[in-house]
Amino acid sequence: MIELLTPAEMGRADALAIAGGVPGIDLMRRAGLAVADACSRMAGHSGQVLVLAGPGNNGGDGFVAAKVLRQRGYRVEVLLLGDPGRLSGDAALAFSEMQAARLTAGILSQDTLDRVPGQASVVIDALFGAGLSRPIEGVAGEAIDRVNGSGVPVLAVDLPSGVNGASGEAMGPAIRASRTVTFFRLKPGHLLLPGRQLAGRVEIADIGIPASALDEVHGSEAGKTWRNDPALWGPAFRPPCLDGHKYARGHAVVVSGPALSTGAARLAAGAALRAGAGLVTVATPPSAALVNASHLTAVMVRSFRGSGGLAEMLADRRLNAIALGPGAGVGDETRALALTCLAGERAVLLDADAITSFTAEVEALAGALSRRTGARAADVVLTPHDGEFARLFGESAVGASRLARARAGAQASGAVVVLKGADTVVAAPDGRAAVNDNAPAWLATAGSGDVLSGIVTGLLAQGLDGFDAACAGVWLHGRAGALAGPALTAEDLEPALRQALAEFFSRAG
Ligand SMILES: NC(=O)C1=CN([C@@H]2O[C@H](COP(=O)(O)OP(=O)(O)OC[C@H]3O[C@@H](n4cnc5c(N)ncnc54)[C@H](OP(=O)(O)O)[C@@H]3O)[C@@H](O)[C@H]2O)[C@@H](O)CC1
Ligand SMILES: Nc1ncnc2c1ncn2[C@@H]1O[C@H](COP(=O)(O)OP(=O)(O)O)[C@@H](O)[C@H]1O
Ligand SMILES: [K+]
Repeated sequence: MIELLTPAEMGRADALAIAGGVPGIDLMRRAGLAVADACSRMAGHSGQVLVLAGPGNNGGDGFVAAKVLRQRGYRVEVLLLGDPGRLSGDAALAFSEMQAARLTAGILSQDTLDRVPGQASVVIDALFGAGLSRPIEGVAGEAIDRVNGSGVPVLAVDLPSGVNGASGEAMGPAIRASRTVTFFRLKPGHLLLPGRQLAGRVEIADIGIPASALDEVHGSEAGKTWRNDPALWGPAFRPPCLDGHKYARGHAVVVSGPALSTGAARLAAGAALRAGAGLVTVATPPSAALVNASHLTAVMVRSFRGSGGLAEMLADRRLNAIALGPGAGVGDETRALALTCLAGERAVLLDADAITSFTAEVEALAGALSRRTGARAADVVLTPHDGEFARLFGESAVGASRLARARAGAQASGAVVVLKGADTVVAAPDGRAAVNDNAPAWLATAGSGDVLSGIVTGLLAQGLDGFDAACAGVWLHGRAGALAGPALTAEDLEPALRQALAEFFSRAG
């Protein structure tokens, strides 16, 4: 269940299920039952539950849950935002079923605000879900603030009210839930920040929408969004063959910066080797050759002079993946090196200074990409953090959600874009995208991005395409971070990668 559906796509899946013969009220009853079950687990055998219900179907799920909880013996209070007479469709039906179970609703207003959260031991947030269309204001916003300030555990229905399901952004005040029950599939907003934090622990309930609805909603691969998970890229990443030799696993190159900034390239090179590249060479300017050579063992060192020298080195076609950027220095020289890397037929990863060296000149980069030929023409990966992204693609892209920005960047450049952060997004030029959620905050440490560059380059060397290598690299980097644990430094990631890979291969069989 790694597919992510936007609220609009989820609406289409709902509609397809209904057209296929599942009545909408049945979907709502199952949704509400799943919410009631989750609430029972939170509240224990007894307790008081406050249901805040909105004017749409999210509120409808809340009415079903309220009725079920009442029947289970909980003390339940329902506060409805708006006029019950304006409820329609399935929500109106669920409301009358709740009333038939002798549970009435109060109206959420200034007069009833002091009952929020009142004596409740759990609040069910059924104000707004997929239908949130604008920032929350007025009494609903005040109720949200009161709930958030109370410390009472909150169970959100579908999404924490106020969170945009497509982008994860908070539109005005937003519920801070301890748990969220959503239906059928996650939405991007459950994984993107701040939505991920506001949703708490998320549970996906099966409400009877057939999996076939997914194919109809998405049609082709392009434009799909996934949670970044081994199920997405695992099939493309095989362990070495029994009769394989090191050249079958590729030869990665990492370009080093000058004598005083070589550590980044070595971190990347070590990670590339650990990620499984058969051979790794640090290509170093002569001034830094000695410092690199004195620190490297399994990784080889070769010296080059300028972009002409790098081009000569790269005439060896066995060098099938190259990374440039970590510690490279910003300017014309790095830019020329990047164009040299891109001129060949190998896979290329550009990070850090290589990206910044194209500040506001994404056209120059896109032009170089469009001139690439050969089987690996599409295997170019850019790994900017937010700052580098803004430098390359311009401030105009800054307002959009991270998912939209990564997609726009991939489309503008023609490369796979890894927009790094706590909620890293990987996007391909054809619109495919994956959102990562396994990275611990401990990864926010100097050099951690260099290790990521190395992992991805090592995977590119083994023949994974740009999107798979980027997704797999980001996931393995996150997993290595979790295994290295608190107080990790970038140096700890390479050894931790060993266990991350061991776990992955043992699960992949
Ligand atoms: N479809 C199905 O079969 C199933 C759907 N399910 C459930 O339905 C939910 C989606 O339902 P939904 O589409 O009715 O949207 P919902 O989130 O209730 O909000 C819409 C209402 O809120 C209003 N409104 C919006 N923003 C507002 C604001 N800022 N401030 C004030 N008002 C605002 C908006 O009014 P309008 O924008 O039209 O003015 C409209 O009245 C989904 O999350 C899931 O829980 C499940 O039961 C499974 C089956
Ligand atoms: N709060 C966070 N939680 C999880 N991962 C993070 C967080 N902040 C940063 N990261 C990850 O750490 C890495 C930092 O990379 P980068 O910004 O290039 O740093 P550096 O240049 O120091 O290596 C990226 O992979 C990013 O996704
Ligand atoms: K909600």
